[in-house]
Amino acid sequence: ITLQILGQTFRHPLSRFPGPLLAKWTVFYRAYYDLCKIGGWLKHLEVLHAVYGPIVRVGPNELHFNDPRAYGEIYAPGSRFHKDPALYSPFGAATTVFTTHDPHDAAVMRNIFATFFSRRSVIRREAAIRDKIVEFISRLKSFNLESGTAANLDNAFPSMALDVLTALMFSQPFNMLSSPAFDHPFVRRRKPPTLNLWTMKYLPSRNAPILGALSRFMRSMNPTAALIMAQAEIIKDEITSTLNRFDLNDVRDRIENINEFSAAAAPESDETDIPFYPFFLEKIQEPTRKQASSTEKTNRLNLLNLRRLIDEGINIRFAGTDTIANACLVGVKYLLTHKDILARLVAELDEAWPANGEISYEELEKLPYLTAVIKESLRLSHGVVSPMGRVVGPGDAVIMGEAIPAGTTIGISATFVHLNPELFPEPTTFSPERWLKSSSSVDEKKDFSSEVNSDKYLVSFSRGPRSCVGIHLARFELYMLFGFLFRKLELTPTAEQDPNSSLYFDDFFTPLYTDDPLCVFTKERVG
Ligand code: HEM
Repeated sequence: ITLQILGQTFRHPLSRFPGPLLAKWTVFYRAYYDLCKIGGWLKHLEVLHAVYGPIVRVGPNELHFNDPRAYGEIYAPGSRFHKDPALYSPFGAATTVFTTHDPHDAAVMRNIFATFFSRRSVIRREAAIRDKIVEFISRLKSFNLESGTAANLDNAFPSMALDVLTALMFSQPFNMLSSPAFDHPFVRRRKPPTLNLWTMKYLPSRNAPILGALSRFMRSMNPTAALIMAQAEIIKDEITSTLNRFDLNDVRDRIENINEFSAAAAPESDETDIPFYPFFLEKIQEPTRKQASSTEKTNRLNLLNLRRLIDEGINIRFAGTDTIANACLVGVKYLLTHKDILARLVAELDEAWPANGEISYEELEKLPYLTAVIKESLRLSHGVVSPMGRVVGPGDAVIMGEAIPAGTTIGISATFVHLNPELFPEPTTFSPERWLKSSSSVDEKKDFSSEVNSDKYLVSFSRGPRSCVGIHLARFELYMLFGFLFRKLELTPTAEQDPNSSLYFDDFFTPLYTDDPLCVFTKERVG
């Protein structure tokens, strides 16, 4: 659309990109799919790309790409694009590690997370994580043919993931595993409610005086928001009690040795029983004790308010639970319908893991077929399916050879990478073999094929400066879970499974819905 005033021609800088007329004018084009079609934006993006090509103008100031090569450019290492505040505002305080769009704040907080959830730190906490996985397996054993009760894995996996995460974050876990049928409301997988989280994206800010009251009322009507608030209350109590139990001076002494980047091997210390929250508080305050500019001190102290700490907890809770549970559910569903793949996995585990013996995470990581199964589960569960909007800047950028003006929001959903048939032939087929070096299913003549095995296009954890900071914990849990589950137990689904028809995602960040929950009877293979 071109505007002519006094002989001057004004053209919107994105006017050359194709897209539906309404989308060029208003964000409510997208709101219709988010809210009225209940998360239908992801499906609609496929239609838009089929009609308009690889780059579509999906909002007044927003472009969506569907070419996998754009992924590496948008979420590039060292990129200075920042997170789109409109997308992340429903997730609470603007200063948490997940929601902040300020690159400096993000770097400060990610550094703290990266230390606590580093590979080394996670391995040092192996016992705590393993205990939860063992508890999970032992709970599953009671769901057998003799008892006549099947375990609902749709809810069991988030129960396990939430307990692992909260065991590390607080002085005690949420104890979801003690719910008799894994049916605690916090973990129950449910179809998207009519009023979903995206409602908040289109509501006024909580801080606007009059409109804020309307916003709060709308939130109180939202069942998802009510569950989030219930968890926020527990997190608040946990933060307070955890902090009361820990003397930050003592925490400081004990964590001095766990800097991931310290050259010397860390001596044994009792730092592994320090939960995340005291660690986080101690680290956030560090520069206020050391020499730091007064602005930096003030900024750090602003990060300490309770509301913000609670939002931090809520965001980690969702980031570190549903993602893991989705990967487990997708992987296990497919394994139970592909007997040949399951047999190969079980054979590998049996050979590596002697009956009555133990196996470490580092040994499990070296198993090629288990690794391939995990990668394939991550690919088909996608991580985050919503296009994670990034705002171009400072300065213009070039993406896929196209000049994109500063201030434009750009993104590509991981599904457009993971389901690309050139990268992953027969993309909806669960095939761990595609990740094995000798795989014949990778067509060497295709453009991307040589890169497939290098993980470049496995983007479940995203890429670049805002990629997942929980990746080491996630990998640890997935190796342990898949290892323990299939070494220790035999699972028999109560009904025939057809993952392709019963699993579906919609644009709600990390959603996975199933028409029929996966219910299994278990039988012990080895003790
Ligand atoms: C299979 C498991 C997981 C997957 C697939 C996954 C995926 C992702 C993805 C795609 C992002 C980028 C989100 C965005 O840009 O908006 C992300 C960010 C994040 N993840 Fe994970 N995640 C997993 C597990 C975890 C765990 C266990 C934790 C716990 C610590 C965690 C904590 C976070 C945090 C705090 C962020 C925000 C980082 C930032 O914005 O700078 N994730 N994750």
